[in-house]
Amino acid sequence: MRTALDEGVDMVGLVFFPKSPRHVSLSAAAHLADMARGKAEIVALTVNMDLDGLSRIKELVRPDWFQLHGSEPVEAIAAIKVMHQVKIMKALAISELADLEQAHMYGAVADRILFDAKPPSGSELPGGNGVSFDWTLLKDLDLAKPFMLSGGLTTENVSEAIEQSGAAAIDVSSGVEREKGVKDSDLIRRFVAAARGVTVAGE
Ligand SMILES: O=C(O)c1ccccc1NCC(=O)[C@H](O)[C@H](O)COP(=O)(O)O
Repeated sequence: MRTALDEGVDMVGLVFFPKSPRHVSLSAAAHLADMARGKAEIVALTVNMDLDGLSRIKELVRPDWFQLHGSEPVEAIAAIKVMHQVKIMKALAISELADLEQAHMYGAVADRILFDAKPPSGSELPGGNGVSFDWTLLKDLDLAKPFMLSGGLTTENVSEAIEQSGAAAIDVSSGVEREKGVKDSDLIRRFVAAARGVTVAGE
């Protein structure tokens, strides 16, 4: 996290999903959030978490955003917003054009939509799988709000992904890891530079 903050990223994410190698306990998350507060927005990633669970995260971690990565219905998102007064990013899994239809419905209640790739069959993780989708599907999307792109982004493909999708912001996980769940400072620096269209010295 320190490297990402030093690189001036806009948001940092904390995963609350026990099956994930990136899962953090509430106490570790509270510590990391204290490191990030005031430097980047704090995003708490959850998957179909109940209101009590979200309340505990809200109280102890004080995130700026909940990133909802499950099958949370629109009505639940509206309730979470009212109850917790945090911004909501709704992740939607995309593999074909028809998957974009839900974006308008969710866009009416969420503050931001995150388009991610559909998990490969057999994966227990709804996100963080390091797989991408056809970014050109998003090119002509007419959403009222700017959207974010994730799924299999790397230093090598991020500029093409931004160009093809028209995304206003991007999210990465596997592409800056040296092994599943272990972030790598050098990969983070290179990825941030590539996303900004900057060449890192020595390349
Ligand atoms: O990263 C996880 O393990 C995870 C677990 C449960 C829900 C969401 C999760 N990650 C979601 C993300 O925001 C990832 O950054 C996004 O899916 C992109 O991941 P990647 O393809 O690995 O870059």
